Amino acid sequence: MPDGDGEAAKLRRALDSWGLFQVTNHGIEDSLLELMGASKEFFRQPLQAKQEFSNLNDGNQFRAEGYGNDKVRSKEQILDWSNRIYLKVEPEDERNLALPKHPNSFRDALHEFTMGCRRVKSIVLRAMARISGLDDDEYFLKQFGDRATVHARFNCYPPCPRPDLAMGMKPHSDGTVITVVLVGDGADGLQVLRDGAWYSVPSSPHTLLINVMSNGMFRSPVHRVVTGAEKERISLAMFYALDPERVIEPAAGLVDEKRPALYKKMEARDFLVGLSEHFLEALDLLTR
Ligand SMILES: O=C(O)CCC(=O)C(=O)O
Ligand SMILES: [Fe+2]
Repeated sequence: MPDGDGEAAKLRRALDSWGLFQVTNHGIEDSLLELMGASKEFFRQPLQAKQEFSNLNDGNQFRAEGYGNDKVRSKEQILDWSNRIYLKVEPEDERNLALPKHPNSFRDALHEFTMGCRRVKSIVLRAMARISGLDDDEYFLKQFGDRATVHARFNCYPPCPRPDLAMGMKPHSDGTVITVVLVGDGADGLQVLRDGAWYSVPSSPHTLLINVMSNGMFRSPVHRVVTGAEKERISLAMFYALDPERVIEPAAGLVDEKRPALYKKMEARDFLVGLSEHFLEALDLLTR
Protein backbone atom coordinates (compact mmCIF):
# COMPACT_ATOMS: atom_id res chain seq x y z
CA MET A 1 0.00 0.00 0.00
CA PRO A 2 1.35 3.43 -0.87
CA ASP A 3 2.96 4.91 2.21
CA GLY A 4 6.06 7.05 2.08
CA ASP A 5 7.80 8.84 -0.78
CA GLY A 6 9.22 5.76 -2.54
CA GLU A 7 5.85 4.07 -2.74
CA ALA A 8 4.17 7.29 -3.85
CA ALA A 9 6.67 7.64 -6.70
CA LYS A 10 5.99 4.03 -7.74
CA LEU A 11 2.24 4.62 -7.73
CA ARG A 12 2.68 7.72 -9.82
CA ARG A 13 4.85 5.88 -12.37
CA ALA A 14 2.37 3.01 -12.61
CA LEU A 15 -0.53 5.37 -13.20
CA ASP A 16 1.36 7.51 -15.70
CA SER A 17 2.58 4.56 -17.72
CA TRP A 18 -0.05 1.82 -17.57
CA GLY A 19 -3.00 3.23 -15.69
CA LEU A 20 -3.12 0.12 -13.52
CA PHE A 21 -1.12 -1.61 -10.86
CA GLN A 22 -1.20 -4.66 -8.62
CA VAL A 23 -1.94 -4.57 -4.95
CA THR A 24 -0.68 -7.34 -2.64
CA ASN A 25 -0.98 -7.69 1.15
CA HIS A 26 -4.32 -5.95 1.01
CA GLY A 27 -5.75 -7.83 3.94
CA ILE A 28 -8.88 -9.12 2.17
CA GLU A 29 -7.41 -12.41 0.93
CA ASP A 30 -9.85 -14.56 2.92
CA SER A 31 -13.05 -12.98 1.67
CA LEU A 32 -11.58 -12.87 -1.82
CA LEU A 33 -10.98 -16.62 -1.84
CA GLU A 34 -14.38 -17.31 -0.43
CA LEU A 35 -16.13 -15.18 -3.02
CA MET A 36 -14.11 -16.70 -5.86
CA GLY A 37 -15.12 -20.16 -4.64
CA ALA A 38 -18.78 -19.15 -4.43
CA SER A 39 -18.79 -17.67 -7.92
CA LYS A 40 -17.09 -20.74 -9.37
CA GLU A 41 -19.82 -22.86 -7.85
CA PHE A 42 -22.49 -20.59 -9.31
CA PHE A 43 -21.04 -20.85 -12.82
CA ARG A 44 -20.69 -24.62 -12.54
CA GLN A 45 -24.46 -25.08 -12.29
CA PRO A 46 -26.52 -26.27 -15.28
CA LEU A 47 -27.58 -23.48 -17.64
CA GLN A 48 -31.19 -23.70 -16.56
CA ALA A 49 -30.34 -22.98 -12.91
CA LYS A 50 -28.21 -19.99 -13.89
CA GLN A 51 -30.93 -18.67 -16.14
CA GLU A 52 -33.29 -18.35 -13.23
CA PHE A 53 -31.24 -15.29 -12.57
CA SER A 54 -31.19 -14.19 -16.24
CA ASN A 55 -30.66 -10.57 -17.28
CA LEU A 56 -33.47 -11.03 -19.80
CA ASN A 57 -36.92 -10.39 -18.38
CA ASP A 58 -39.43 -12.79 -19.98
CA GLY A 59 -36.61 -14.15 -22.08
CA ASN A 60 -36.02 -11.01 -24.16
CA GLN A 61 -36.18 -7.71 -22.30
CA PHE A 62 -32.66 -6.76 -21.29
CA ARG A 63 -31.89 -5.36 -17.85
CA ALA A 64 -28.46 -4.54 -16.46
CA GLU A 65 -28.47 -6.89 -13.49
CA GLY A 66 -28.40 -10.65 -13.64
CA TYR A 67 -26.78 -13.54 -15.46
CA GLY A 68 -26.04 -13.24 -19.17
CA ASN A 69 -24.13 -11.32 -21.80
CA ASP A 70 -24.21 -7.62 -22.81
CA LYS A 71 -27.25 -6.16 -24.45
CA VAL A 72 -27.37 -7.19 -28.11
CA ARG A 73 -27.81 -4.00 -30.13
CA SER A 74 -27.40 -5.29 -33.67
CA LYS A 75 -27.17 -8.54 -35.63
CA GLU A 76 -23.57 -7.69 -36.55
CA GLN A 77 -22.50 -7.35 -32.94
CA ILE A 78 -19.76 -9.77 -31.93
CA LEU A 79 -20.53 -11.36 -28.58
CA ASP A 80 -17.93 -11.90 -25.89
CA TRP A 81 -16.81 -15.46 -25.16
CA SER A 82 -17.92 -15.28 -21.56
CA ASN A 83 -20.69 -15.71 -19.04
CA ARG A 84 -21.26 -13.09 -16.44
CA ILE A 85 -23.29 -11.94 -13.49
CA TYR A 86 -23.71 -8.22 -12.98
CA LEU A 87 -25.01 -6.93 -9.64
CA LYS A 88 -25.44 -3.63 -7.91
CA VAL A 89 -23.89 -3.90 -4.44
CA GLU A 90 -24.03 -0.27 -3.27
CA PRO A 91 -25.87 1.76 -2.14
CA GLU A 92 -26.57 -1.17 0.15
CA ASP A 93 -30.30 -0.47 0.32
CA GLU A 94 -30.47 -0.94 -3.45
CA ARG A 95 -28.72 -4.31 -3.39
CA ASN A 96 -30.85 -6.82 -5.19
CA LEU A 97 -31.89 -9.47 -2.73
CA ALA A 98 -32.72 -11.87 -5.50
CA LEU A 99 -28.92 -12.35 -5.71
CA PRO A 100 -27.91 -15.85 -6.73
CA LYS A 101 -29.09 -18.03 -3.87
CA HIS A 102 -26.78 -20.82 -4.80
CA PRO A 103 -24.33 -21.42 -3.29
CA ASN A 104 -25.54 -20.40 0.17
CA SER A 105 -22.31 -18.57 0.85
CA PHE A 106 -22.68 -16.22 -2.13
CA ARG A 107 -24.53 -13.40 -0.42
CA ASP A 108 -22.39 -13.23 2.73
CA ALA A 109 -19.15 -13.65 0.82
CA LEU A 110 -20.12 -10.77 -1.47
CA HIS A 111 -20.97 -8.57 1.50
CA GLU A 112 -17.68 -9.29 3.30
CA PHE A 113 -15.72 -8.70 0.16
CA THR A 114 -17.55 -5.44 -0.61
CA MET A 115 -16.59 -4.12 2.83
CA GLY A 116 -12.93 -5.06 2.46
CA CYS A 117 -12.71 -3.70 -1.05
CA ARG A 118 -14.19 -0.40 0.06
CA ARG A 119 -11.26 0.01 2.45
CA VAL A 120 -8.69 -0.75 -0.25
CA LYS A 121 -10.36 1.67 -2.64
CA SER A 122 -10.27 4.46 -0.04
CA ILE A 123 -6.57 3.95 0.69
CA VAL A 124 -5.73 4.05 -3.02
CA LEU A 125 -7.83 7.15 -3.69
CA ARG A 126 -6.24 8.99 -0.76
CA ALA A 127 -2.81 8.14 -2.10
CA MET A 128 -3.84 9.35 -5.55
CA ALA A 129 -5.02 12.68 -4.14
CA ARG A 130 -1.68 13.02 -2.36
CA ILE A 131 0.43 12.34 -5.44
CA SER A 132 -1.72 14.69 -7.52
CA GLY A 133 -0.65 17.53 -5.25
CA LEU A 134 -4.20 18.21 -4.07
CA ASP A 135 -4.35 19.81 -0.60
CA ASP A 136 -7.16 17.56 0.54
CA ASP A 137 -6.40 13.80 0.74
CA GLU A 138 -10.13 13.12 0.81
CA TYR A 139 -10.77 15.06 -2.41
CA PHE A 140 -11.48 12.09 -4.69
CA LEU A 141 -13.43 10.21 -2.01
CA LYS A 142 -15.64 13.21 -1.42
CA GLN A 143 -16.60 13.33 -5.10
CA PHE A 144 -18.53 10.06 -4.92
CA GLY A 145 -21.60 11.65 -3.31
CA ASP A 146 -24.17 10.06 -1.01
CA ARG A 147 -25.66 7.60 -3.48
CA ALA A 148 -22.47 6.44 -5.19
CA THR A 149 -22.95 3.15 -6.99
CA VAL A 150 -20.78 0.05 -6.86
CA HIS A 151 -21.41 -2.80 -9.26
CA ALA A 152 -19.81 -6.22 -9.18
CA ARG A 153 -19.25 -8.16 -12.40
CA PHE A 154 -18.30 -11.81 -12.20
CA ASN A 155 -16.80 -12.97 -15.49
CA CYS A 156 -16.40 -16.61 -16.40
CA TYR A 157 -14.48 -17.22 -19.64
CA PRO A 158 -14.77 -20.87 -20.70
CA PRO A 159 -11.87 -22.47 -22.61
CA CYS A 160 -12.21 -21.55 -26.28
CA PRO A 161 -11.26 -24.01 -29.03
CA ARG A 162 -10.25 -21.17 -31.38
CA PRO A 163 -8.74 -18.32 -29.33
CA ASP A 164 -7.72 -16.67 -32.59
CA LEU A 165 -11.38 -16.17 -33.51
CA ALA A 166 -13.02 -15.04 -30.28
CA MET A 167 -12.50 -12.32 -27.70
CA GLY A 168 -13.26 -12.94 -24.02
CA MET A 169 -14.13 -9.31 -23.49
CA LYS A 170 -14.02 -6.70 -26.21
CA PRO A 171 -11.72 -3.65 -25.88
CA HIS A 172 -13.21 -1.07 -23.55
CA SER A 173 -12.34 1.37 -20.83
CA ASP A 174 -14.31 1.32 -17.60
CA GLY A 175 -16.37 4.44 -16.96
CA THR A 176 -15.67 4.34 -13.25
CA VAL A 177 -13.45 6.34 -10.93
CA ILE A 178 -11.65 3.17 -9.97
CA THR A 179 -12.12 -0.52 -10.73
CA VAL A 180 -10.72 -3.32 -8.59
CA VAL A 181 -10.25 -6.56 -10.52
CA LEU A 182 -9.49 -9.96 -9.02
CA VAL A 183 -8.47 -12.89 -11.12
CA GLY A 184 -8.78 -16.48 -9.96
CA ASP A 185 -6.20 -19.24 -10.27
CA GLY A 186 -3.44 -17.48 -12.18
CA ALA A 187 -5.33 -17.40 -15.46
CA ASP A 188 -3.86 -14.90 -17.91
CA GLY A 189 -5.86 -13.10 -20.55
CA LEU A 190 -6.14 -9.45 -19.53
CA GLN A 191 -4.34 -7.09 -21.90
CA VAL A 192 -3.88 -3.35 -21.88
CA LEU A 193 -3.40 -1.02 -24.83
CA ARG A 194 -0.38 1.26 -24.85
CA ASP A 195 0.92 3.25 -27.82
CA GLY A 196 -1.14 1.15 -30.21
CA ALA A 197 0.09 -2.27 -28.96
CA TRP A 198 -1.52 -4.80 -26.60
CA TYR A 199 0.44 -5.93 -23.52
CA SER A 200 -0.49 -8.87 -21.28
CA VAL A 201 -1.05 -8.15 -17.60
CA PRO A 202 0.42 -10.91 -15.42
CA SER A 203 -2.37 -12.54 -13.49
CA SER A 204 -2.57 -12.09 -9.73
CA PRO A 205 -4.86 -9.90 -7.67
CA HIS A 206 -4.65 -6.47 -9.23
CA THR A 207 -6.33 -3.13 -9.55
CA LEU A 208 -7.31 -1.07 -12.57
CA LEU A 209 -7.55 2.64 -12.06
CA ILE A 210 -9.63 5.21 -13.76
CA ASN A 211 -10.06 8.82 -12.91
CA VAL A 212 -12.22 11.43 -14.55
CA MET A 213 -11.66 14.22 -12.06
CA SER A 214 -7.93 14.64 -12.43
CA ASN A 215 -7.96 16.82 -15.53
CA GLY A 216 -6.20 14.21 -17.60
CA MET A 217 -3.51 13.44 -15.02
CA PHE A 218 -4.67 9.84 -14.67
CA ARG A 219 -6.30 8.10 -17.59
CA SER A 220 -8.45 5.08 -17.84
CA PRO A 221 -6.52 2.34 -19.65
CA VAL A 222 -8.15 0.61 -22.63
CA HIS A 223 -8.17 -3.12 -21.95
CA ARG A 224 -9.57 -6.40 -23.24
CA VAL A 225 -9.52 -10.08 -22.33
CA VAL A 226 -8.31 -12.69 -24.79
CA THR A 227 -9.48 -16.30 -24.66
CA GLY A 228 -7.41 -19.37 -23.85
CA ALA A 229 -7.77 -22.87 -25.31
CA GLU A 230 -7.04 -24.78 -22.11
CA LYS A 231 -8.25 -23.13 -18.97
CA GLU A 232 -11.43 -21.58 -17.70
CA ARG A 233 -10.82 -18.09 -16.34
CA ILE A 234 -12.83 -16.38 -13.62
CA SER A 235 -12.49 -12.75 -12.63
CA LEU A 236 -14.42 -10.29 -10.54
CA ALA A 237 -14.49 -6.56 -11.22
CA MET A 238 -15.80 -4.07 -8.64
CA PHE A 239 -16.78 -0.82 -10.30
CA TYR A 240 -16.74 2.33 -8.18
CA ALA A 241 -18.80 5.03 -9.84
CA LEU A 242 -20.16 8.34 -8.67
CA ASP A 243 -23.67 9.12 -7.60
CA PRO A 244 -25.21 9.42 -11.11
CA GLU A 245 -26.67 12.84 -10.28
CA ARG A 246 -23.39 14.26 -9.15
CA VAL A 247 -21.88 16.99 -11.37
CA ILE A 248 -18.29 16.21 -12.30
CA GLU A 249 -15.57 18.56 -13.51
CA PRO A 250 -11.77 18.70 -13.34
CA ALA A 251 -10.53 19.34 -9.78
CA ALA A 252 -9.98 23.08 -9.30
CA GLY A 253 -6.61 22.29 -7.69
CA LEU A 254 -5.44 20.65 -10.93
CA VAL A 255 -6.44 23.44 -13.28
CA ASP A 256 -4.26 26.50 -13.87
CA GLU A 257 -2.95 28.57 -16.76
CA LYS A 258 -0.55 25.86 -17.84
CA ARG A 259 -3.13 23.11 -17.47
CA PRO A 260 -6.48 24.45 -18.64
CA ALA A 261 -9.58 22.32 -17.96
CA LEU A 262 -9.71 19.46 -20.47
CA TYR A 263 -13.27 18.41 -19.68
CA LYS A 264 -16.64 20.10 -19.42
CA LYS A 265 -18.76 20.07 -16.33
CA MET A 266 -21.46 17.38 -16.63
CA GLU A 267 -23.59 14.97 -14.67
CA ALA A 268 -21.90 11.64 -13.98
CA ARG A 269 -24.84 9.91 -15.68
CA ASP A 270 -24.30 11.83 -18.94
CA PHE A 271 -20.61 11.04 -18.89
CA LEU A 272 -21.38 7.31 -18.79
CA VAL A 273 -23.90 7.52 -21.62
CA GLY A 274 -21.39 9.48 -23.75
CA LEU A 275 -18.66 6.95 -23.01
CA SER A 276 -20.74 3.96 -24.07
CA GLU A 277 -21.97 5.72 -27.22
CA HIS A 278 -18.63 7.05 -28.46
CA PHE A 279 -16.09 4.61 -27.14
CA LEU A 280 -15.86 2.36 -30.18
CA GLU A 281 -15.37 5.28 -32.59
CA ALA A 282 -12.62 6.64 -30.36
CA LEU A 283 -10.95 3.24 -30.11
CA ASP A 284 -11.02 2.89 -33.84
CA LEU A 285 -9.00 6.10 -34.12
CA LEU A 286 -6.54 4.95 -31.44
CA THR A 287 -5.81 1.56 -32.96
CA ARG A 288 -5.96 2.43 -36.64
O1 LIG B 1 -11.59 -10.29 -16.65
C1 LIG B 1 -10.82 -9.36 -16.47
O2 LIG B 1 -9.65 -9.52 -16.09
C2 LIG B 1 -11.21 -7.94 -16.74
C3 LIG B 1 -12.68 -7.73 -16.72
C4 LIG B 1 -13.05 -6.34 -17.13
O3 LIG B 1 -12.29 -5.62 -17.72
C5 LIG B 1 -14.40 -5.85 -16.82
O4 LIG B 1 -15.23 -6.62 -16.28
O5 LIG B 1 -14.65 -4.65 -17.10
FE1 LIG C 1 -12.98 -3.55 -17.75
